[in-house]
Parts: sequence; structure tokens; C-alpha cells
Amino acid sequence: MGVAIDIDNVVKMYDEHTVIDGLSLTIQPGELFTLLGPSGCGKTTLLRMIIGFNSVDGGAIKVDGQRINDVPVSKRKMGMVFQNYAIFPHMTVAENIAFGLKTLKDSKAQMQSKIDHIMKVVHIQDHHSKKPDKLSGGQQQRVALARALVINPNVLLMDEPLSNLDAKLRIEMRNAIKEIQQEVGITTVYVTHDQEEALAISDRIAVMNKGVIQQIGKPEQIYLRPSNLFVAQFIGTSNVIKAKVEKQGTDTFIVFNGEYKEKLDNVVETVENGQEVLVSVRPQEFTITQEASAIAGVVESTMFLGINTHYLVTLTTGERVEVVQHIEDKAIIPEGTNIYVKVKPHLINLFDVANEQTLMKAGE
Ligand SMILES: Nc1ncnc2c1ncn2[C@@H]1O[C@H](COP(=O)(O)OP(=O)(O)OP(=O)(O)O)[C@@H](O)[C@H]1O
Repeated sequence: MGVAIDIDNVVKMYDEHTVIDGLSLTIQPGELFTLLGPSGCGKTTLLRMIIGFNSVDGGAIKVDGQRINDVPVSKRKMGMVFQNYAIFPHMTVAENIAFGLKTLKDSKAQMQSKIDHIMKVVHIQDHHSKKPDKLSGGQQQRVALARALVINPNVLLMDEPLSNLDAKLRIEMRNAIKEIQQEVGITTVYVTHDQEEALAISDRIAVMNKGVIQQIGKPEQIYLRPSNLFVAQFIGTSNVIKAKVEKQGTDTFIVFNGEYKEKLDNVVETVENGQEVLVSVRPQEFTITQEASAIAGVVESTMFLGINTHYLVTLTTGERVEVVQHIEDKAIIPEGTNIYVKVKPHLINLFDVANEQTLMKAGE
């Protein structure tokens, strides 16, 4: 089911400027693999190298072990869906989809059967005679998807396909894309800068920054155990606060503000007693408590958002953190209240101050 894609030490230069300098990753057959990163990090550049719109200036791209660097776009058997749909306004839905089949030498009956089939797969069959201006954004994107899939490609490439849709439709369409991708079983490379979308849709994610892969993993691995501070801050919201490691025999503790400490079970052995570290704590990984032994702070602002309440808290260290409490946890705390916060030790992550790399054990 699907093909494997090997990206082996690839380089991309625009004029004299190197934007990707020796990037490697492997995409498994049939998986939905997402390239995630901030604007300008090189996601689209890499996607365009895979389909062949961009030259490969070093290294190799292989599909099922075959090097494709010099294979023309039309011979790569790949389908692509763009942010702006790129469907033709003067053609009906069915004509747009048929356009993808033009280069194949199918009989009329074969073409019709392929078009009918793919319209059903993407749930657009009831609109086959409509022009795109009579369709919603989501329906237009389904047409673009059908046109990419109708040629029965080996690989599907999607570049920010949901960016032009409103928030509600984006969620509906990401579910639809995931379902269709699984039904077809096609190896898919998906580009987005939206971390929530990436978490929701992907089998695996590569987080990129400045042309360099920061981490590759399943959504929950990347969220729970980010490999460096960039990933911790790019995926979701993370507060970063300073703390010190304390070692007592075989036990490791993290000490905040010189006094409040928690025992940690999943820190690498190489951390040293007294080592200063950066700790990333997501807003929901704090607990507000009455215990004076925890980290003291004052509530600067309170925002009630229904299911959760968000607090901006200034700690006595001067650090400002966002704290989220579930509605069931506590009564709403007014601004100006002195509070204490604790962390949930199994969820927080420690990073080296110097290189900002994780100090947590791999695979946890
Ligand atoms: N045709 C080009 N010529 C010169 N530089 C380019 C070209 N295309 C992209 N770049 C540069 O290469 C870098 C990577 O761009 P790319 O479009 O791949 O990033 P991206 O992560 O997809 O960002 P976005 O989400 O904004 O599209 C950027 O610094 C960009 O300015």
C-alpha cells in the first residue's frame, strides 16, 4: 500500500543562498507525513523538490528506492493540491476532474468510470455539473483533491490546503482529508504552518526551522516530549522557566525558586547536581494550590473561557506564566490574588541552558 519516499541529504539553493543544506528523512508507504514549521522554513521548497517543480541541488530523492532527481514532473505519478485550489472557473466539477486525466490514453468509458469513482470518494458526486463559483471553499478543495487523485498517483502532495477556509470548515475538511487519505491508502506529504492541524491529521510530523529538521515523530511524541526548546514552544503553548537539578543518590529532583521541588523519573542520567536548566511547562501542566511550599505568584489577569479559565501569573522570580485550569478544578480566582503554583512532574520537560536540547529520556 503506497510507496516509500527517501529524502537523502538533499540541498536546495536559490541563487547563492542555501535554504536546505543536507536534509534527510524517510516517509513510510501509505503514511500521512506532515512538514510543519514557521513561514520561510523551507517546507514548500522541499515539497516542490519531491514533485519536481524545484531542482535538487545535492543529495537524492528516492521513491521506492529509485532515484527520481532527474525524472520529469509528468513521469513522477504524483498529485498535488494547492492552497488556492487551482481549479478552473469555466469548467464544471466533472470537467475539472477530467482535466487531470488528459495525458492518459484512457477510453471515454474508462475516464468516466474513474471520474465517477473519485467523485464518490471525495463526496462531490451531487455537484458534478456545477461550476466552481457555485461551490463552497470546502467543496472546491474536494474537487482539487479529486483532480489530484483521479490519475491514481503514487504520492499525494498537499501545500497548506486548508489555509483559505474558515475555522469551522478547516476542521471539517481536515477530517475529510484524513478519511479520504486512509481510504485511498496513498503516501501523502502535507505542508502546514498550523501546529494544531498537523497534530490532528498526521501519522508523523517533521518539525522544521530554518531548513533544518528539529524533530520527527508521532503527534503525541512531539507534543509530550519535544526534542528541543524550539519544538516545545512551536507546538502548543509552553512557558519556559528557570530551575535547578538536585541529585540525591539515584533520585533526581527539579528545584524551582530555590525551594519548591518535585521528583522526576524520566530525566537523562547525565544531568548534574546543581545544573541550571530551562523547564517548559504547558499552561495546563500547572496546578494552583494553597501549599505555601510551591512557587508563589500573583494573578495578573483572569480570563474565563467556559471550559477553562486562563490566568496570567507573575511568579516571585519575575517570570510570567500562563496557567490554565479546567472549570471543574477550582473557583475562578480574581485578579490580584496571591497564589501558589505546582507543576505536574510527569508532564514537564527539561532543556539544556546552553544548546536548548532536551534532557528527557528518549521514548517517554
Ligand atoms: N523562488 C525562490 N527564489 C529565491 N528564494 C526563495 C524562492 N522560494 C523560496 N525562497 C526562500 O526560501 C526560503 C524557504 O521558503 P519556502 O517557501 O520553502 O518556505 P515555507 O516554509 O514553505 O514558508 P511559507 O509557509 O511561507 O510558504 C525562504 O527564505 C524563501 O524566501
